[in-house]
Amino acid sequence: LQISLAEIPLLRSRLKNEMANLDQQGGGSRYIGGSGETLIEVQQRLLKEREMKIRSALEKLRRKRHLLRSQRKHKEFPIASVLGYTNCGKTTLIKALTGDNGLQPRNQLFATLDVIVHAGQLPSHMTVLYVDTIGFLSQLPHQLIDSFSATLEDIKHSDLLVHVRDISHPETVNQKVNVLSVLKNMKIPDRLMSSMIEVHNKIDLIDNYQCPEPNTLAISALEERGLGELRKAVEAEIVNSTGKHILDLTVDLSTPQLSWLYKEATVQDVQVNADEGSAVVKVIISAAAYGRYKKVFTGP
Ligand SMILES: Nc1nc2c(ncn2[C@@H]2O[C@H](COP(=O)(O)OP(=O)(O)OP(=O)(O)O)[C@@H](O)[C@H]2O)c(=O)[nH]1
Ligand SMILES: [Mg+2]
Repeated sequence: LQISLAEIPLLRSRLKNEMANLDQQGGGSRYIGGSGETLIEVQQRLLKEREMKIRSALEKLRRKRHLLRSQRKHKEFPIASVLGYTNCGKTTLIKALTGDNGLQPRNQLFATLDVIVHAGQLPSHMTVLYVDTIGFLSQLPHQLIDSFSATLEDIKHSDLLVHVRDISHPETVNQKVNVLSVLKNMKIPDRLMSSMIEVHNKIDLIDNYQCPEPNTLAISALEERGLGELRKAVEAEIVNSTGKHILDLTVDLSTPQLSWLYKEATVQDVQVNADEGSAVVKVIISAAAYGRYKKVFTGP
């Protein structure tokens, strides 16, 4: 499938060339065998069959993503979807952020055509799930654009979008425009569009790269440069979008406060002060849970 997707634009241009050739020959024996189909008709039929195959693969992918969404409901992990053009470095970046060696970045079109989810740690030890997505492609046949968008549908359910750009690519500016226009057509919720993190990848290929745009991060996924800053930015946006807070709470160890926090929030760190019988607890807690905590333990 990977090959066939990448092949389509190629086949198209080949088809065009052959049509031009045939025209030059000026008619004549254009019919093949007894089928009554011209060469071009045969080729167009083959192309169509190929597109059908890709379409069904995209559909399968879409169903899988659906499954992923329903499975996730049971878990509390925030999701960051990583998107961008094919070959821009999405898989490499996720691999670098999560230390997952099972991921295979490849220098070819559509290296990633499956749902891939990997867990990564943020600076405060919060866990985030990075979702790898199918790469954008400029010459995607018109008929496939909808199916392509459909496989991306699920990014609407993430907590954060990370847009990766290959800034060493000659078409990088057009690519960004295309990505934004596809997202716009998909009616991605405003909160996701405005919190989207734009990452300029492959800065190792450019001498002294300076981000020309504000609110963007320059990184090299390959050389693992700029990842600390990126993790911080991801955490800040996730905390923002999920309505969770990272707090240092002082608890009295003679009360059930600490066990309450273990149950209702995510305890990151506990510093016990034995002399005072207290502890400072770093927690990630939703606004609602913190409200309950205050109600239960700090009285009226
Ligand atoms: N020089 C350089 N190359 C990179 C960097 N990041 C990724 N690459 C290379 O770019 C190629 C594509 O990387 P992938 O991570 O597979 O790209 P992708 O965005 O996942 O591509 P698709 O899965 O096809 O959508 C690989 O050869 C990577 O090694 C980088 O920061 N610098
Ligand atoms: Mg990939």
